[in-house]
Amino acid sequence: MTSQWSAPTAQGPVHATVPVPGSKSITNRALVLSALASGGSALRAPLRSRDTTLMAAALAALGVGVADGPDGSWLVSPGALRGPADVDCGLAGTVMRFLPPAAALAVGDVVFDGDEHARVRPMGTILGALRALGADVDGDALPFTLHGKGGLPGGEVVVDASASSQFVSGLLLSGARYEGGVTVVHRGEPVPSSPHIRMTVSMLREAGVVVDDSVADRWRVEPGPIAAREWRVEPDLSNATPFLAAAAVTGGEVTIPGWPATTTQPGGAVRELFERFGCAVALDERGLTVRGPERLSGLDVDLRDESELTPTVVALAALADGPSRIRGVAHIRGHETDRIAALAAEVTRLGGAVEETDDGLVITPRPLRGGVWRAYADHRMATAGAIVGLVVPGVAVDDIGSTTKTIPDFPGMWSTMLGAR
Ligand SMILES: O=C(O)C1=C[C@@H](OP(=O)(O)O)[C@@H](O)[C@H](O)C1
Ligand SMILES: C=C(OP(=O)(O)O)C(=O)O
Repeated sequence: MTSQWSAPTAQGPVHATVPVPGSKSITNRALVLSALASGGSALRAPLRSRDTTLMAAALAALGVGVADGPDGSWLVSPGALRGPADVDCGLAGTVMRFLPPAAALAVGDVVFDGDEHARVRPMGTILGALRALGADVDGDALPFTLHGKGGLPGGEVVVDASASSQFVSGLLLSGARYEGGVTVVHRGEPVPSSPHIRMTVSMLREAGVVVDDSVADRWRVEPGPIAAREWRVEPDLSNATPFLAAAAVTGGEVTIPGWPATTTQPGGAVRELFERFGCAVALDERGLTVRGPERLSGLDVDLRDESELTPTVVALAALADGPSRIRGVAHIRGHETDRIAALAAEVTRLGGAVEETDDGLVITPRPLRGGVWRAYADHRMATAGAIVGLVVPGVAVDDIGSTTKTIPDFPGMWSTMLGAR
């Protein structure tokens, strides 16, 4: 169901403190690692949104116990994985790429499907890799069926992960449970979103798994147990960026409490990005605070490592004083939608000038007018429309419900932020 939403226009500089829910990427990794662990685990402050509840439901369908604990935590009790099971991936890259390598450990058939937009997201690399490692899987895209044999020989596999880092992360997350572990070698154009692979490696090590990532584009996971543990989930720093952008575009000040001093999330690059737009950024005991300038500067930036931030960056660039260029994100044509085409189309429809390039976008700011901003079922397209709507009267986002993919109540958080003084 889609839901059109009139984006509120800010009545002045936005001043607010905005707590943001847990990280999608950390929550879904912690769920998979807990499901494959040797005992019961707890996730504290997990994200509970569409992507993570789909992951929890998929694990439950495979025989894992996922129960509600105190204060919104999740308690995970591993069980022998078994089919037959149906897995709904929704539009979640982390479900469609992290779960098949785990489902290969199940006995029985596991059928994967997802939203219409999910059926065109790249999957061939990871399904081909699983076949090379000994799995029996039909198809190269959603929907597909994995005929689980209760385990996998594992070993070395060569992949081209230039379309998504999630191909590598997915194989590594389950690899310790394969008889021979797993060695993933990447050959091709550079792997995008590499902080997310470092997040995978770091969480595997926290769970006692031996990982060698000392050679570029090669990851070795030794076979062995995955330790049960308590996972504390950081706030989602990428989902913090629309709120920080509200300060940037209105000359206001927004603080995100609980911002980690160090992090493997690519949102860690947020500080530098906002500074380059001309904002003042401070990290102190209150959290991360962004103060907006009188006018935003344009920038020339390679977002390969932080590609999921592109929609926020394009919204800011469209409202800046000078032109911007975004490079290094060719693969985001395979995200929730073709984000390069979608961003160019929506900014252009409101009167902006945007050119698509092979690996990104060139944005020349022009005065924008109101109109419908299409989300293409993509949560970050929707939040980009909300940012533009803060300073351009009459913007309506056609499907604000798409934000539930990673934020349970984005419209509520947005109006609370605007109501704060
Ligand atoms: O592993 C993860 O949690 C993610 C990896 C990235 O995917 P790509 O490598 O496909 O960009 C990122 O964009 C996505 O939002 C989350
Ligand atoms: C690319 C994204 O999501 P997914 O995990 O579905 O790939 C994203 O959240 O920007």
